[in-house]
Formats: sequence, C-alpha cells, structure tokens
Amino acid sequence: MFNLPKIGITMGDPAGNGPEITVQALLHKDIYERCRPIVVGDAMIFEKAAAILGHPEIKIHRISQVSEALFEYGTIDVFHMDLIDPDKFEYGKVSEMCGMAAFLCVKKVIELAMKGEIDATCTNALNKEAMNKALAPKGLHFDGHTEIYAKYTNTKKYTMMLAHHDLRVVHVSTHCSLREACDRVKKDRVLEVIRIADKACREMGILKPRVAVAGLNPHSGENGLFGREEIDEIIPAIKAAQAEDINVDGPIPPDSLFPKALGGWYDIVVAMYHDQGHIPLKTVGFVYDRELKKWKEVEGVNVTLGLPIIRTSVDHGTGFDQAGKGTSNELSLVNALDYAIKLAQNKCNL
Ligand SMILES: NC(=O)C1=CN([C@@H]2O[C@H](COP(=O)(O)OP(=O)(O)OC[C@H]3O[C@@H](n4cnc5c(N)ncnc54)[C@H](O)[C@@H]3O)[C@@H](O)[C@H]2O)C=CC1
Ligand SMILES: O=C(CO)COP(=O)(O)O
Repeated sequence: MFNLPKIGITMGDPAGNGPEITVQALLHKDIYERCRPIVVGDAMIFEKAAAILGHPEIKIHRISQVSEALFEYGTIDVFHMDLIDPDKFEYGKVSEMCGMAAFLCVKKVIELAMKGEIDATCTNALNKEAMNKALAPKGLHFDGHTEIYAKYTNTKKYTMMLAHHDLRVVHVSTHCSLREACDRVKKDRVLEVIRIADKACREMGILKPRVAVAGLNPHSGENGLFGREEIDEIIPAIKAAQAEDINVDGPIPPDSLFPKALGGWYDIVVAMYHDQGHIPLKTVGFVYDRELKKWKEVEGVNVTLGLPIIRTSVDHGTGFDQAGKGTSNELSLVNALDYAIKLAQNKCNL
C-alpha cells in the first residue's frame, strides 16, 4: 500500500454532481487497491453526498494534512477546506460561494502536487460562471482548470487532451470565440501542439505515435477554395514536424478524420478548436438511454498535457440539473482516476 500513488481529487463546484460521483467512485473497492485517494473539499458536502446516495456507513475523515490520511476503503479522507456555509448552500445554483470554493480546492491540490505531497491530481467539474463571478472582484479570470494549472505551475506550453479509450484529441485552442479560434490557427501553435501530442503518446507507452492533424475549413479548404489556413499555417507546421521525425499526417478533412481515428488509424488527433475535438469525443462518450430517458454512460477523460504535475479530470460539466439527486454516473471520474494512476505509475509528467 505504501507505494501506491497518492491522488488528490478536487470536490469541484459543490452545487454540482462532483461530490456525489466522488463518493460513488470511491465505493469501487479496486480503486483503493491501486491508489491512495485524498479528496480536497468541504467535509460537510461529502457527508451530505454520502447520505443522499444512501451510504451512511461511509466515514468522512476530516484531515488538515496529507500525513493524517488513513487511505482505508469505507473511509473518505477529506482535506477539509471549510469553505461552505450550510445555510447558504443549494444544489444546482450558480453561486459565488461555491465558485470560490471550487477554485480554492484546485489551488490547494496544485500546491500539494507541486510540493510532492501527492503524486497526481484529478479534478471534478467547476462552474466557470460561478468561479469567475467570485474571482472578478479580485481582478482574476480563468477560462477553466487548464489555465489555473498553467498559471500556478508556471507552464507556458500546454494543451487540453480529451480521451475516450484509444480515441485521443488535443486542441490548438479551447475556450475562446469561434472567430478568435480561427485567428489562433498559427503555424507555431499548431507545431507546438503536434510536438506535445507526440511526446504525450510516447510517455503513455505508444512507441511510434501516429499523429493526425485536422483541417480547419470544410474539406480542409480544398486547396484554398474554402479558406487558406491549411495552406498558410497548418501544412507548414506539419512539414516542420515531419522534419523533426514526428509521424504526422494531414491536414485531414475533420468530418472523415474522426471516424478514421475511432477505427484505429491514428493514436491522437490535433483539433483546431474546442468543439471540433469535443463533439466527436462526447458523441461516443455520452450515451443517452431513450427508453429510460436518462444518461446511461458518461465517459471520457480530460488531461492537461505539458504540465510539471499530473492533472486528469472528468470530461463532463457540473450537471446542475442532476446535482444532489444521486442520479449521476461516476464512470468518467473512475476513468480519470485510472488515467491518473497509470500516469503516476509511469512517473511521467506529460
Ligand atoms: N472540467 C470542467 O471543469 C468542466 C466544466 N464545465 C462546466 O460545467 C457547467 C455545465 O456545463 P454543461 O455544458 O451543461 O455540461 P454538463 O456536462 O454539466 O451537462 C450536460 C448533460 O450531461 C449530464 N451529465 C453531466 N455529468 C453527468 C454524469 N456524471 N452522469 C450523468 N449525467 C451527467 C447533465 O445532467 C446534462 O444533462 C458549465 O459551467 C461548464 O463551464 C463543463 C465541462 C468541463
Ligand atoms: O470546459 C472544459 C472542456 O470544455 C474543461 O475545461 P478545463 O479542464 O480547463 O476546466
């Protein structure tokens, strides 16, 4: 047990489904056989979640230092942050209190990982509106976890990877307008993301990664007929990467690239903007049951590549419509924990 990786799991926005899926995930006994989990959040919120899920036997163990953790199945060690006023707390609502709490938990887990007190971090979803409402008076703004991690680990070159089994996608840009995303398709950034993608695959154990680059425009621009970004920016980046011996193909029309990647042609896809990468991943990962009218599976993992510490995450959001009802599915978090465990075992910082 003493050589199992210590994984810090953030609570996420407490008004969302993060706390309950964390309790559900930590009911999987095998997780304790493969890692030593510590939750960073508010203990009261986890007591509530255990009660909602009908598991009063789960003990919530408040700790204020990693060294106090018990790491025993049936007990959830919560690095208690005392951030929530129970009288003001409400599930499914955007609030500055919860937005600030989610942010401070992320900051704390980064600090613990940077100090080497834990081996990897795994995040639950935060609500970007709530967090930024809370941070605005302090003159701070973050698009999401990725940028918080980049700032507090002092990382300049990074990208967001989403993964659903062996379908992996990294992004040239993420949280910006579609207009701005087109402007951000620049040779240097495309090349940077190709390099990060290739390195990450190697560190995940893929010896000769096959990297595919999506075009930006329909049919990859069809030789300039529907846009010039492929000719002016993407092809020069691909040629530069090939000159570095990276096995990279493209630009490939995005509508046929993802079915190819799903079929195993490539190990990783470089997408030009957020939805180009997120839509195919979530289409395969989010499975809705028409008969039962509920989500059957919500799978997929988000990993920040380029950091000096390991960060994996659920790839869904805060699920406010289901929060506090015990109806959310923990699969994405279980997958994210699996990724964090494997990366920590390989001791690779991607
Ligand atoms: N890593 C992060 O911190 C992320 C945060 N977000 C934030 O989450 C908030 C809500 O985003 P939405 O676009 O509404 O996406 P969402 O993923 O929260 O919800 C989309 C649908 O999926 C369902 N869902 C979500 N998680 C589920 C689970 N574990 N089991 C079963 N069903 C689940 C929801 O009930 C909803 O019907 C936003 O503020 C967004 O910024 C979104 C994605 C990632
Ligand atoms: O919103 C997300 C994906 O769309 C997740 O972003 P972060 O991982 O940066 O929080």
